[in-house]
Amino acid sequence: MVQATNLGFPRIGGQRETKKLVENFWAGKITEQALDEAAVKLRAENWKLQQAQGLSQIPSGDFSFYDHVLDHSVMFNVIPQRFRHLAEGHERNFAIGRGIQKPATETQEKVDIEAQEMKKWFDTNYHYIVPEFETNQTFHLSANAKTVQEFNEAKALGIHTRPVILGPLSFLLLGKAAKNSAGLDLITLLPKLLPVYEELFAQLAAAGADWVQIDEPILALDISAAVVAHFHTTYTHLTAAAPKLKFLIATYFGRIGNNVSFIKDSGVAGLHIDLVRAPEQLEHVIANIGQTQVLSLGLIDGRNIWKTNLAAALKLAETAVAALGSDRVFVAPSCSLLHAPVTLRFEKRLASKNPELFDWLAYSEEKCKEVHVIAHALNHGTDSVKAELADNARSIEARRVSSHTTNAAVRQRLEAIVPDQLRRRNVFPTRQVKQHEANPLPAFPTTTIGSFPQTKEIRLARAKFTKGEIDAAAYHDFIKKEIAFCVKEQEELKIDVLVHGEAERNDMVAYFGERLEGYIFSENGWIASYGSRCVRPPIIFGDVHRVNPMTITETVYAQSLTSKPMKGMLTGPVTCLQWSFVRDDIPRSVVCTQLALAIRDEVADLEKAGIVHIQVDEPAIREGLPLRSVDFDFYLQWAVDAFLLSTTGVKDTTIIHTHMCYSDFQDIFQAIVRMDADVLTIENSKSDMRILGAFSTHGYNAEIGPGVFDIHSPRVPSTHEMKERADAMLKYIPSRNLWINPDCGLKTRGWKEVRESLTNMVAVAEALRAASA
Ligand SMILES: CN1c2c(nc(N)[nH]c2=O)NC[C@@H]1CNc1ccc(C(=O)N[C@@H](CCC(=O)N[C@@H](CCC(=O)N[C@@H](CCC(=O)O)C(=O)O)C(=O)O)C(=O)O)cc1
Ligand SMILES: N[C@@H](CCS)C(=O)O
Ligand SMILES: [Zn+2]
Repeated sequence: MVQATNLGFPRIGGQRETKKLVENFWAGKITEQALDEAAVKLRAENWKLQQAQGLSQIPSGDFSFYDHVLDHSVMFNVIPQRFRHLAEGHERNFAIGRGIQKPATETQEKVDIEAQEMKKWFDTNYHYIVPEFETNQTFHLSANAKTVQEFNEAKALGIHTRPVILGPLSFLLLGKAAKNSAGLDLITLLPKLLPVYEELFAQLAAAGADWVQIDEPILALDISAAVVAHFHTTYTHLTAAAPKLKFLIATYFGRIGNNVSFIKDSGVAGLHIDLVRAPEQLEHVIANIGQTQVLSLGLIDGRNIWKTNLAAALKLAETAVAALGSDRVFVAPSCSLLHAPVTLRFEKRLASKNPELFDWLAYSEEKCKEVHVIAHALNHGTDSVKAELADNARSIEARRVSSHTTNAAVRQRLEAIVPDQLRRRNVFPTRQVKQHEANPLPAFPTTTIGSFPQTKEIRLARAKFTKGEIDAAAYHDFIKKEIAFCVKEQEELKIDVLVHGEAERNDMVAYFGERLEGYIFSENGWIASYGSRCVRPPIIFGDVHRVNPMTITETVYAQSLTSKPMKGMLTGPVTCLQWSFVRDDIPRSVVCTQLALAIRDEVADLEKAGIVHIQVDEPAIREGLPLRSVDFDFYLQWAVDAFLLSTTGVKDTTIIHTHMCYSDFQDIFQAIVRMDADVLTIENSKSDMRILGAFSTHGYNAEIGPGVFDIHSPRVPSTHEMKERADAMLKYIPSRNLWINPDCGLKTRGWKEVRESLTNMVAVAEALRAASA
């Protein structure tokens, strides 16, 4: 029998219950016990929901309050020294993710600990907490190991689950050496780590588990032959040590390629592959697995919201069944459904106002059903699910022939793009002279990345406006007051290049999506981004174009309030693409070019309105990089072209800023140089300063603001620590090119900490100016 399975279910809850619980716990509004009890209920709902959709292998251990990689580190005692004195429990785990700062009391010394680093999870918009390993790292399994506990929790409900854990090689190699352990070769920790996995497996076997899903996503990356050899020895060893368990090695987000070579005689019972991202790998993988091994087919897109073409998926699955037999085939989503919204049940507005498009969608709950339908068809023939298949075929055809997805004028404009539209009139050194002359700024200019605190009041006002409880005039009036407040604050802080604060934006991508044609937006299509934070990617269903200016009113109003320069703030085409759910019927590069033309028009309008500094954010440009290096150039060519198309139609004296965060820049230096921005603000506060050396080695000669503090943590950085960072930066960056700014936008922070942090930050610039006078 073909099994209907799943790799992971969203943990946020159908109506973001987890997020609300966790934030209430942080605010001291609920106890740890209440948090745990609510989580037990949520997990039970998730398991039952998947069972109701007809899945036979349901994951457990996929729940997390903050991040599953962080949970895994804690379960294996990988807790950096600086957190070890804190009492075990949720508070310590949250401190690892968020940092912690508490003033001294009569009984306790002050606490001030930096968060662990957070990084993008492969090419997704999900962020994980990077494990920090030490040279003399010891591993041990925590009491009540989470994976075992959650397996037992489901068992008590009569649901036999497939526990999910991160595999040892991905765990180590997605981590980093702790500061006190520079030079540590992470793989050397493997012999110490494996006994703890053995212990966990023994506990799972004793609890009655049979299949265990071991996620090894690094198998979709370019890994060395030496690492593949470690996969072989590791799994030969672990399978021999846990004879009662069947291991399913899960890969996703790309092709396994030749890394599959270790599978055949590793003793593992099965392999999961992503057939949405890499359908062409099926034949190669079938030819390279052992004669009894199971193949789990990732047929349903876990990264998008479109209904699956069930007929096409079924055809692929039939090839596998013909080659392997039905007992050796599982059907599954391509990856964990962590990256898809929970359920269409709460999309009432789309269902009633836009039934045509609503009919094209499938969220996690509906995707589980699709898995079931395919498995059922394979097991009992297509007639057994005739109605479901017919219904699906009708939706797929309706979308294919819809007149709403194509716009002739947009297509013509794309055809007419010429190379001159992708370059500035003069090179940066020439522009820099003209820019400094036309718009002089103090040395070490200070700025911020755009957003200021999105307070409860702002979100509430917007929620009221959305529900029709206040009218447009009242809402816009409210936003104007917020902008005025933000401008005044920045003037008081003595910042040099101001921003309007982005109060009117629910999100830096959704806001633009809501103002562009070709997009629809959901009410409840939330997915996890980091910690308790969620995003609601807007949906690109058709050709994208701009009908009206999107940011001019707010920017011009903000500029009217100050004599200091006001920076216009836009989201770049690659980031709009990357953080949207994108149509899958035309190439992503084409959608990106459409977005670029829309942003180009907005840039032109800002310039026309007298705005001199224009920032086009591209924080997701690195995130979009393919997982395999052979695919890099193709992506970077169209992605950078899209950025150039959106930013180069301006005068030499207009200063184009761009911003990137969460980036491993090593792979994209040349692309950043080619983006030809005048000012680049980047995340750097937690990264190694050597990254800046690499910028100059790669010929980066434009102005640059490597963030001097981390905005993801509520802790207030001191002037001293930021000055030390800025001094270190000056070893790599000529002083005329250095800007002083935070790592990223301040929307998640509160005003009190923002004021304190920015006061300290401006003092750094003043100290630098005094020292260089
Ligand atoms: C820069 N980052 C972003 C990423 N992706 C994006 N799409 N956008 C980004 O900005 N990826 C990388 C990083 C990730 N960082 C963040 C930072 C902050 C958030 C965040 O704050 N998310 C919010 C939701 C934001 C939003 O859409 N808000 C809406 C709706 C707000 C809401 O929930 N309203 C309530 C009512 C009001 C209330 O009671 O508070 C409701 O509807 O029930 C809005 O502002 O209108 C979050 O809450 O998680 C995400 C990623
Ligand atoms: N301008 C945006 C960039 C975030 S990456 C902000 O400040 O929030
Ligand atoms: Zn950012």
